[in-house]
Amino acid sequence: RKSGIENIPGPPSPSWIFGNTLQLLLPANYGDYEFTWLKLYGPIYRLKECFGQDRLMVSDPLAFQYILNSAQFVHAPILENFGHLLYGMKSVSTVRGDTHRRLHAALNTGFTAAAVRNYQPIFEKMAHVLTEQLEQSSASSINISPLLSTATLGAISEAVLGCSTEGLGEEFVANNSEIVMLASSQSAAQILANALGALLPISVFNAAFYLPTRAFRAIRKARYLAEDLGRRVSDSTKKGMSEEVVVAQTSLILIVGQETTANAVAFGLVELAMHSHFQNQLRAEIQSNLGANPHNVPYDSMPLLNAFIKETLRLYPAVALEDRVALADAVIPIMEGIKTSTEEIITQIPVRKGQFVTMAIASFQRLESFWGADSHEFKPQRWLERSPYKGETSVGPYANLLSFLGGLRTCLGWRFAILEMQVIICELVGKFSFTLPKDDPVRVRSAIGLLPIMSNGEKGASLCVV
Ligand code: HEM
Repeated sequence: RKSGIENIPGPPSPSWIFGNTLQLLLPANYGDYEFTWLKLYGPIYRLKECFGQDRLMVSDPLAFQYILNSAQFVHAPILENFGHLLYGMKSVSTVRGDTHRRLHAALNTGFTAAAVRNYQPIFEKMAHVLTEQLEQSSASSINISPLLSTATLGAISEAVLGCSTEGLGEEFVANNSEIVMLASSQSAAQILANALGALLPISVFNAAFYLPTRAFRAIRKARYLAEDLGRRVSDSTKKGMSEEVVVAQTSLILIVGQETTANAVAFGLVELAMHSHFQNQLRAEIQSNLGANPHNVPYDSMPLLNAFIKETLRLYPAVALEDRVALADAVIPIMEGIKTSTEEIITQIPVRKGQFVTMAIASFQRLESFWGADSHEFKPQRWLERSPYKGETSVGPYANLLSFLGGLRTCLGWRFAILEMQVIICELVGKFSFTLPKDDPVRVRSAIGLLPIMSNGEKGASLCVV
């Protein structure tokens, strides 16, 4: 039967095998095509997946609200299959329905505002280590990303597992770097493999866990080592959860809490390097607050710092494209009517069971109608007077951004990540100034998340630090 969305306008597909996926996922710079389609077709359009399948691209806030709060839309198969391999079948990210709701609520007790405030000394310690590393480096430019990844891994390890990075063990740290590196690549072959993987039944996909390839070897090792770490979590950290449940969350939290925050800080520092006037203003705000309250920095009351963090998360959401699939026929509400290719105006989108829907988070956060005509520019000042978001539908847990998603699967660590970013930025921008090296511009790639990419094609952000 037809997909139900075949009359929704969208760009032509250049190939049956790849559809529009290479344009979406493998452009020179992330968004080259996607943001042009957004301008041409608006917040709802249709793309072709690999092998001629239709994909509904959505960046409409009403549609987001509906999808994010409906149990009928679940992680797309490839996301779910990788989730099973990486985190096991019992992690909060892989379970569904009531089991998910209960587990999400239980874990949330470790991530309330009060709980997260207790982690502040851990973040400050990690930030001091970063300063020492930068002070020791005499190179003219330095790739900041590996240092940030080590710092954010250390923060989660201490805060959530109660052990230092050394306590994780050399083998874990080395394997973790390997996974980060493997997850940062993107190619036509991988896009095709993912499309084929999505067609496989879960049992066949799970069998891939035992394949003797470099990637699956690293995944196996990560699971095995994380299980060992999870068994060592103290009773006070377990908060009444069984060892089995704690073990299942360990690999998830170590993976999702590390690179997301490290990449956000790296993108932010690159923007500061390109906006020296704002960087100087931010430094002045940080230094005056640190000078007045060195032991009790009022992170939440620093306007430029928080405007900077919001603007960075707006332009660089870790998960730029979140794929979902409909478990049953559904009707998705939208803000404004769209004209179909048969000249009909529709004000809601009927989708069939099995329909792929992509929540285009980066696109939503650049919609001119909500964020202004300058929505593609880095302008932290837009947050200073009042919220720049002009929508009537609120979304997301923070600043009407969807960077931490929203609804049933809202990121559990969002307060953790914000405080961690506040502490790291205050420490680094208070002590150093950042510029871009002339020959190493940073590009943006969409792989497992949005990543900064150096001119040699590797993940990272080169900065001159003085
Ligand atoms: C800037 C940093 C971060 C960003 C942008 C971010 C973003 C996200 C997003 C988009 C999701 C939804 C993923 C999905 O369902 O497909 C998510 C889920 C999650 N995040 Fe974060 N995250 C960040 C940091 C953290 C940290 C530091 C932690 C933990 C210490 C964390 C823990 C989690 C967990 C446990 C989930 C699964 C929630 C569920 O499925 O119920 N995140 N995050």
